[in-house]
Amino acid sequence: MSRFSAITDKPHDGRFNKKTGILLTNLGSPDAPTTAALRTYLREFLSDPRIVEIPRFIWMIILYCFVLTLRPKRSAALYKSIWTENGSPLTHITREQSKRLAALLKDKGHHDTEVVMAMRYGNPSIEAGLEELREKGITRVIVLPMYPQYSSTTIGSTFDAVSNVLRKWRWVPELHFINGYHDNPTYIDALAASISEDLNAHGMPQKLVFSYHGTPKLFLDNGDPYYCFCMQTTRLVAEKLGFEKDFAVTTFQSRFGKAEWLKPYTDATLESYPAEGIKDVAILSPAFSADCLETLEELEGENRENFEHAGGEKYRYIPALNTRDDHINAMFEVIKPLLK
Ligand SMILES: C=CC1=C(C)c2cc3[nH]c(cc4nc(cc5[nH]c(cc1n2)c(C)c5CCC(=O)O)C(CCC(=O)O)=C4C)c(C)c3C=C
Ligand SMILES: [Fe+2]
Ligand SMILES: [Fe+2]
Repeated sequence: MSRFSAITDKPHDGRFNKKTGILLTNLGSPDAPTTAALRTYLREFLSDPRIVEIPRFIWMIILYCFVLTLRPKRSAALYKSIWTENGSPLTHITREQSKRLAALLKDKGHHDTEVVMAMRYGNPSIEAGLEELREKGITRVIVLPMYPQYSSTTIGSTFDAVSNVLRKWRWVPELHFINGYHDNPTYIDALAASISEDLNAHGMPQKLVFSYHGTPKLFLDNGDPYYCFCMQTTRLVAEKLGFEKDFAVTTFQSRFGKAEWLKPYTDATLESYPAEGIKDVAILSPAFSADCLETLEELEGENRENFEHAGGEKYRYIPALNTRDDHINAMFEVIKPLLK
Protein backbone atom coordinates (compact mmCIF):
# COMPACT_ATOMS: atom_id res chain seq x y z
CA MET A 1 0.00 0.00 0.00
CA SER A 2 1.21 3.48 -0.77
CA ARG A 3 2.35 5.71 2.09
CA PHE A 4 0.12 8.44 0.66
CA SER A 5 -3.62 7.94 0.34
CA ALA A 6 -4.04 10.13 -2.70
CA ILE A 7 -2.26 12.78 -4.71
CA THR A 8 -2.05 15.42 -2.05
CA ASP A 9 0.39 17.88 -0.52
CA LYS A 10 -0.14 16.33 2.95
CA PRO A 11 1.63 13.00 3.39
CA HIS A 12 -0.26 10.97 6.02
CA ASP A 13 2.82 10.19 8.08
CA GLY A 14 3.54 13.88 8.46
CA ARG A 15 7.13 13.62 7.28
CA PHE A 16 7.30 17.18 6.00
CA ASN A 17 8.47 18.64 9.30
CA LYS A 18 12.14 17.62 8.81
CA LYS A 19 12.75 15.84 12.10
CA THR A 20 16.44 15.05 12.64
CA GLY A 21 17.63 11.58 13.57
CA ILE A 22 21.13 10.53 14.68
CA LEU A 23 22.31 7.15 13.47
CA LEU A 24 25.05 6.31 15.96
CA THR A 25 27.14 3.47 14.60
CA ASN A 26 30.08 1.31 15.59
CA LEU A 27 31.69 -1.83 14.23
CA GLY A 28 29.48 -4.51 15.77
CA SER A 29 29.92 -7.85 17.51
CA PRO A 30 28.72 -11.42 16.98
CA ASP A 31 25.26 -12.21 18.42
CA ALA A 32 26.79 -14.71 20.83
CA PRO A 33 30.29 -15.95 21.76
CA THR A 34 29.81 -19.20 19.86
CA THR A 35 31.58 -20.69 16.85
CA ALA A 36 28.37 -20.56 14.76
CA ALA A 37 27.66 -16.90 15.58
CA LEU A 38 31.32 -16.01 14.93
CA ARG A 39 31.20 -17.69 11.52
CA THR A 40 28.19 -15.54 10.53
CA TYR A 41 29.78 -12.36 11.89
CA LEU A 42 33.24 -12.94 10.40
CA ARG A 43 31.73 -13.92 7.04
CA GLU A 44 29.99 -10.53 6.81
CA PHE A 45 32.96 -8.61 8.24
CA LEU A 46 35.72 -10.22 6.19
CA SER A 47 33.70 -10.16 2.94
CA ASP A 48 33.74 -6.36 3.06
CA PRO A 49 36.06 -5.20 0.24
CA ARG A 50 37.04 -2.18 2.37
CA ILE A 51 38.48 -4.54 5.00
CA VAL A 52 40.38 -6.98 2.81
CA GLU A 53 41.65 -5.67 -0.51
CA ILE A 54 43.07 -8.94 -1.87
CA PRO A 55 41.56 -9.70 -5.34
CA ARG A 56 38.03 -11.01 -4.71
CA PHE A 57 38.30 -14.45 -6.24
CA ILE A 58 41.53 -15.33 -4.42
CA TRP A 59 40.29 -13.90 -1.11
CA MET A 60 36.98 -15.80 -1.29
CA ILE A 61 38.89 -19.09 -1.63
CA ILE A 62 41.12 -18.22 1.34
CA LEU A 63 38.16 -16.92 3.37
CA TYR A 64 35.89 -19.93 2.86
CA CYS A 65 38.57 -22.68 2.83
CA PHE A 66 40.76 -21.47 5.68
CA VAL A 67 39.68 -18.39 7.66
CA LEU A 68 36.03 -19.35 8.21
CA THR A 69 36.96 -22.90 9.12
CA LEU A 70 39.66 -22.00 11.66
CA ARG A 71 39.10 -18.51 13.08
CA PRO A 72 35.49 -18.68 14.38
CA LYS A 73 36.37 -21.23 17.08
CA ARG A 74 39.41 -19.29 18.24
CA SER A 75 37.60 -15.93 18.19
CA ALA A 76 34.57 -17.43 20.01
CA ALA A 77 36.88 -18.41 22.90
CA LEU A 78 38.23 -14.84 23.05
CA TYR A 79 34.73 -13.35 22.99
CA LYS A 80 33.65 -15.77 25.76
CA SER A 81 36.38 -14.32 27.97
CA ILE A 82 34.93 -10.78 27.73
CA TRP A 83 31.17 -11.56 27.37
CA THR A 84 28.97 -10.13 30.13
CA GLU A 85 25.40 -10.58 31.31
CA ASN A 86 24.61 -7.62 29.02
CA GLY A 87 26.16 -9.42 26.05
CA SER A 88 29.01 -7.93 24.02
CA PRO A 89 30.65 -4.97 25.80
CA LEU A 90 30.85 -3.03 22.51
CA THR A 91 27.13 -3.39 21.77
CA HIS A 92 26.11 -2.68 25.35
CA ILE A 93 28.29 0.43 25.67
CA THR A 94 27.13 1.75 22.28
CA ARG A 95 23.50 1.34 23.40
CA GLU A 96 24.25 3.23 26.62
CA GLN A 97 26.04 5.97 24.64
CA SER A 98 22.92 6.33 22.43
CA LYS A 99 20.67 6.70 25.46
CA ARG A 100 23.02 9.21 27.09
CA LEU A 101 23.34 11.25 23.88
CA ALA A 102 19.54 11.27 23.47
CA ALA A 103 19.16 12.54 27.05
CA LEU A 104 21.79 15.24 26.51
CA LEU A 105 20.07 16.38 23.30
CA LYS A 106 16.80 16.79 25.21
CA ASP A 107 18.63 18.70 27.98
CA LYS A 108 20.05 21.03 25.34
CA GLY A 109 16.57 21.71 23.95
CA HIS A 110 16.64 19.38 20.91
CA HIS A 111 13.39 17.69 21.92
CA ASP A 112 12.55 16.48 18.44
CA THR A 113 15.88 14.75 17.73
CA GLU A 114 15.96 10.95 17.92
CA VAL A 115 19.02 8.75 18.42
CA VAL A 116 19.16 5.20 17.06
CA MET A 117 22.16 2.88 17.24
CA ALA A 118 23.30 0.54 14.47
CA MET A 119 26.27 -1.69 13.76
CA ARG A 120 28.28 -1.99 10.54
CA TYR A 121 28.46 -5.78 10.95
CA GLY A 122 25.97 -7.92 12.86
CA ASN A 123 23.03 -6.51 14.79
CA PRO A 124 21.26 -4.15 14.99
CA SER A 125 22.16 -3.60 11.34
CA ILE A 126 22.52 -0.26 9.55
CA GLU A 127 19.41 -1.19 7.55
CA ALA A 128 17.38 -1.81 10.74
CA GLY A 129 18.64 1.49 12.19
CA LEU A 130 17.70 3.51 9.12
CA GLU A 131 14.28 1.78 8.99
CA GLU A 132 13.72 2.66 12.65
CA LEU A 133 14.49 6.32 11.92
CA ARG A 134 12.11 6.24 8.93
CA GLU A 135 9.38 4.74 11.13
CA LYS A 136 9.89 7.67 13.52
CA GLY A 137 9.10 10.04 10.68
CA ILE A 138 12.64 11.29 10.20
CA THR A 139 13.67 12.92 6.92
CA ARG A 140 17.01 14.32 8.02
CA VAL A 141 19.73 11.90 9.17
CA ILE A 142 23.12 12.58 10.76
CA VAL A 143 25.30 9.48 10.67
CA LEU A 144 27.81 9.47 13.52
CA PRO A 145 30.28 6.59 13.12
CA MET A 146 32.03 6.29 16.48
CA TYR A 147 35.56 6.16 15.08
CA PRO A 148 37.54 9.32 15.89
CA GLN A 149 40.24 8.74 13.22
CA TYR A 150 38.88 8.37 9.68
CA SER A 151 39.84 5.17 7.85
CA SER A 152 38.43 3.72 4.66
CA THR A 153 38.06 0.45 6.59
CA THR A 154 35.71 1.93 9.18
CA ILE A 155 34.06 5.24 8.26
CA GLY A 156 34.43 4.60 4.52
CA SER A 157 32.81 1.21 4.96
CA THR A 158 29.98 2.67 7.06
CA PHE A 159 29.28 5.12 4.24
CA ASP A 160 29.05 2.15 1.82
CA ALA A 161 26.57 0.38 4.10
CA VAL A 162 24.37 3.46 4.51
CA SER A 163 24.32 4.19 0.79
CA ASN A 164 23.61 0.53 -0.04
CA VAL A 165 20.45 0.79 2.04
CA LEU A 166 19.38 4.22 0.80
CA ARG A 167 19.78 3.29 -2.85
CA LYS A 168 16.69 1.09 -2.34
CA TRP A 169 14.59 3.90 -0.84
CA ARG A 170 12.30 6.05 -2.93
CA TRP A 171 12.46 9.04 -0.55
CA VAL A 172 16.13 9.42 0.40
CA PRO A 173 16.50 11.49 3.57
CA GLU A 174 18.65 14.61 3.81
CA LEU A 175 21.94 13.00 4.79
CA HIS A 176 24.86 14.32 6.85
CA PHE A 177 27.85 12.15 7.53
CA ILE A 178 30.46 12.69 10.25
CA ASN A 179 33.82 11.93 8.74
CA GLY A 180 35.88 11.56 11.94
CA TYR A 181 36.80 13.85 14.83
CA HIS A 182 40.43 13.01 15.63
CA ASP A 183 41.30 16.66 16.40
CA ASN A 184 38.01 17.89 17.83
CA PRO A 185 38.98 19.91 20.95
CA THR A 186 36.25 18.31 23.09
CA TYR A 187 37.42 14.79 22.15
CA ILE A 188 41.04 15.75 22.89
CA ASP A 189 39.91 17.30 26.21
CA ALA A 190 38.04 14.12 27.16
CA LEU A 191 41.07 11.95 26.39
CA ALA A 192 43.33 14.33 28.31
CA ALA A 193 40.98 14.30 31.31
CA SER A 194 40.79 10.50 31.39
CA ILE A 195 44.61 10.30 31.29
CA SER A 196 45.07 12.99 33.95
CA GLU A 197 42.69 11.17 36.29
CA ASP A 198 44.73 8.00 35.88
CA LEU A 199 48.08 9.73 36.36
CA ASN A 200 46.84 11.60 39.44
CA ALA A 201 45.51 8.40 40.98
CA HIS A 202 48.41 6.06 40.14
CA GLY A 203 51.45 8.26 39.41
CA MET A 204 53.54 8.79 36.29
CA PRO A 205 54.54 5.65 34.37
CA GLN A 206 57.80 5.60 32.39
CA LYS A 207 55.86 5.53 29.11
CA LEU A 208 52.31 6.29 28.07
CA VAL A 209 51.41 4.09 25.11
CA PHE A 210 48.70 5.26 22.68
CA SER A 211 47.80 1.98 20.99
CA TYR A 212 45.54 2.34 17.92
CA HIS A 213 43.89 -0.46 15.92
CA GLY A 214 46.16 -1.14 12.93
CA THR A 215 45.46 -1.38 9.22
CA PRO A 216 47.60 -2.86 6.44
CA LYS A 217 50.49 -0.49 5.59
CA LEU A 218 49.44 -0.66 1.94
CA PHE A 219 46.25 1.27 2.80
CA LEU A 220 48.39 4.17 4.05
CA ASP A 221 50.59 3.95 0.94
CA ASN A 222 47.42 4.13 -1.18
CA GLY A 223 46.07 7.25 0.52
CA ASP A 224 44.20 6.29 3.71
CA PRO A 225 44.86 9.18 6.16
CA TYR A 226 44.21 7.05 9.28
CA TYR A 227 47.89 6.80 10.33
CA CYS A 228 48.35 10.59 10.16
CA PHE A 229 45.16 11.21 12.16
CA CYS A 230 46.32 8.79 14.88
CA MET A 231 49.67 10.60 15.11
CA GLN A 232 47.82 13.90 15.32
CA THR A 233 45.54 12.72 18.15
CA THR A 234 48.55 11.59 20.19
CA ARG A 235 50.39 14.85 19.54
CA LEU A 236 47.40 17.02 20.49
CA VAL A 237 46.84 15.15 23.76
CA ALA A 238 50.58 15.21 24.59
CA GLU A 239 50.69 18.97 23.92
CA LYS A 240 47.56 19.56 25.96
CA LEU A 241 49.05 17.71 28.95
CA GLY A 242 52.53 19.22 28.50
CA PHE A 243 54.29 15.86 28.26
CA GLU A 244 58.02 15.67 27.68
CA LYS A 245 59.16 14.49 24.26
CA ASP A 246 59.08 10.67 23.89
CA PHE A 247 56.93 10.10 26.99
CA ALA A 248 53.84 9.43 24.85
CA VAL A 249 54.37 6.85 22.10
CA THR A 250 52.05 5.77 19.29
CA THR A 251 51.74 2.06 18.42
CA PHE A 252 49.34 -0.15 16.42
CA GLN A 253 47.61 -3.35 17.53
CA SER A 254 45.16 -6.03 16.30
CA ARG A 255 47.09 -7.31 13.27
CA PHE A 256 45.33 -9.73 10.93
CA GLY A 257 47.08 -11.88 8.30
CA LYS A 258 50.67 -12.01 7.13
CA ALA A 259 51.10 -8.65 5.37
CA GLU A 260 52.89 -5.69 6.93
CA TRP A 261 50.61 -3.47 9.06
CA LEU A 262 51.15 -0.02 10.49
CA LYS A 263 54.20 0.10 12.77
CA PRO A 264 55.43 0.14 15.47
CA TYR A 265 53.44 -2.86 16.65
CA THR A 266 52.02 -2.61 20.17
CA ASP A 267 52.97 -6.15 21.21
CA ALA A 268 56.57 -5.94 19.97
CA THR A 269 57.02 -2.48 21.53
CA LEU A 270 55.78 -3.60 24.95
CA GLU A 271 57.84 -6.79 24.86
CA SER A 272 61.00 -4.81 24.06
CA TYR A 273 60.56 -2.29 26.92
CA PRO A 274 61.70 -4.28 30.01
CA ALA A 275 65.09 -5.02 28.41
CA GLU A 276 65.49 -1.23 27.93
CA GLY A 277 64.70 -0.64 31.61
CA ILE A 278 61.10 0.48 30.97
CA LYS A 279 59.05 -1.58 33.40
CA ASP A 280 56.16 0.75 34.26
CA VAL A 281 53.71 1.65 31.50
CA ALA A 282 50.17 2.91 31.09
CA ILE A 283 48.30 2.21 27.88
CA LEU A 284 45.18 3.57 26.23
CA SER A 285 43.49 3.03 22.90
CA PRO A 286 42.03 6.27 21.53
CA ALA A 287 40.70 4.71 18.29
CA PHE A 288 38.12 2.76 20.30
CA SER A 289 35.27 4.91 21.53
CA ALA A 290 33.99 1.94 23.53
CA ASP A 291 35.76 -0.93 25.23
CA CYS A 292 35.56 -4.08 23.16
CA LEU A 293 37.34 -7.33 22.39
CA GLU A 294 40.42 -5.49 21.16
CA THR A 295 40.88 -3.57 24.40
CA LEU A 296 39.51 -5.93 27.05
CA GLU A 297 41.14 -9.08 25.74
CA GLU A 298 44.12 -7.82 23.73
CA LEU A 299 45.26 -4.89 25.91
CA GLU A 300 43.98 -5.86 29.36
CA GLY A 301 44.80 -9.55 28.84
CA GLU A 302 47.28 -10.60 26.16
CA ASN A 303 49.61 -7.58 26.09
CA ARG A 304 49.69 -7.24 29.86
CA GLU A 305 50.75 -10.90 30.17
CA ASN A 306 53.44 -10.57 27.51
CA PHE A 307 54.82 -7.37 29.07
CA GLU A 308 54.98 -8.97 32.51
CA HIS A 309 56.48 -12.14 31.04
CA ALA A 310 59.23 -10.03 29.45
CA GLY A 311 60.07 -8.55 32.88
CA GLY A 312 57.62 -5.60 33.04
CA GLU A 313 56.41 -4.73 36.53
CA LYS A 314 53.55 -2.21 36.28
CA TYR A 315 51.00 -2.16 33.49
CA ARG A 316 47.82 -0.10 33.60
CA TYR A 317 45.11 0.02 30.96
CA ILE A 318 43.20 3.31 30.85
CA PRO A 319 39.63 2.48 29.74
CA ALA A 320 38.05 3.83 26.55
CA LEU A 321 35.97 6.99 26.90
CA ASN A 322 32.78 4.87 26.89
CA THR A 323 29.93 6.74 28.66
CA ARG A 324 32.00 9.37 30.46
CA ASP A 325 30.12 12.69 30.63
CA ASP A 326 32.90 14.50 28.77
CA HIS A 327 32.73 11.88 26.00
CA ILE A 328 28.96 12.21 25.57
CA ASN A 329 29.49 15.96 25.52
CA ALA A 330 32.18 15.55 22.84
CA MET A 331 29.73 13.47 20.77
CA PHE A 332 27.23 16.31 21.08
CA GLU A 333 29.84 18.89 20.06
CA VAL A 334 30.76 16.83 16.99
CA ILE A 335 27.18 16.82 15.71
CA LYS A 336 26.23 20.29 17.01
CA PRO A 337 27.06 22.18 13.79
CA LEU A 338 24.60 19.92 11.95
CA LEU A 339 21.72 20.24 14.42
CA LYS A 340 18.90 22.61 13.67
C1 LIG B 1 40.91 -7.93 8.55
C2 LIG B 1 41.34 -6.72 8.71
C3 LIG B 1 40.86 -5.72 9.69
C4 LIG B 1 40.99 -4.35 9.55
C5 LIG B 1 41.62 -3.62 8.38
C6 LIG B 1 40.39 -3.76 10.70
C7 LIG B 1 40.33 -2.38 10.95
C8 LIG B 1 39.74 -1.78 12.07
N1 LIG B 1 38.93 -2.38 13.02
C9 LIG B 1 38.57 -1.46 13.98
C10 LIG B 1 37.78 -1.68 15.11
C11 LIG B 1 37.48 -2.95 15.64
N2 LIG B 1 37.89 -4.16 15.15
C12 LIG B 1 37.40 -5.17 15.96
C13 LIG B 1 37.55 -6.53 15.79
C14 LIG B 1 38.12 -7.14 14.68
N3 LIG B 1 38.86 -6.54 13.68
C15 LIG B 1 39.20 -7.47 12.71
C16 LIG B 1 39.89 -7.23 11.51
C17 LIG B 1 40.20 -5.96 10.97
N4 LIG B 1 39.94 -4.74 11.51
C18 LIG B 1 38.64 -8.73 13.12
C19 LIG B 1 38.73 -10.02 12.34
C20 LIG B 1 37.96 -8.53 14.33
C21 LIG B 1 37.10 -9.56 15.09
C22 LIG B 1 37.74 -10.23 16.16
C23 LIG B 1 38.71 -11.28 15.69
O1 LIG B 1 38.28 -12.30 15.19
O2 LIG B 1 39.91 -10.99 15.82
C24 LIG B 1 36.64 -4.56 17.03
C25 LIG B 1 36.00 -5.28 18.22
C26 LIG B 1 34.60 -5.80 17.95
C27 LIG B 1 33.95 -6.36 19.20
O3 LIG B 1 32.95 -7.06 19.04
O4 LIG B 1 34.36 -6.13 20.34
C28 LIG B 1 36.68 -3.17 16.83
C29 LIG B 1 35.99 -2.11 17.64
C30 LIG B 1 39.16 -0.21 13.60
C31 LIG B 1 39.01 1.07 14.41
C32 LIG B 1 39.88 -0.41 12.42
C33 LIG B 1 40.66 0.51 11.58
C34 LIG B 1 41.00 1.70 11.87
FE1 LIG C 1 39.22 -4.49 13.54
FE1 LIG D 1 42.46 -8.67 18.39
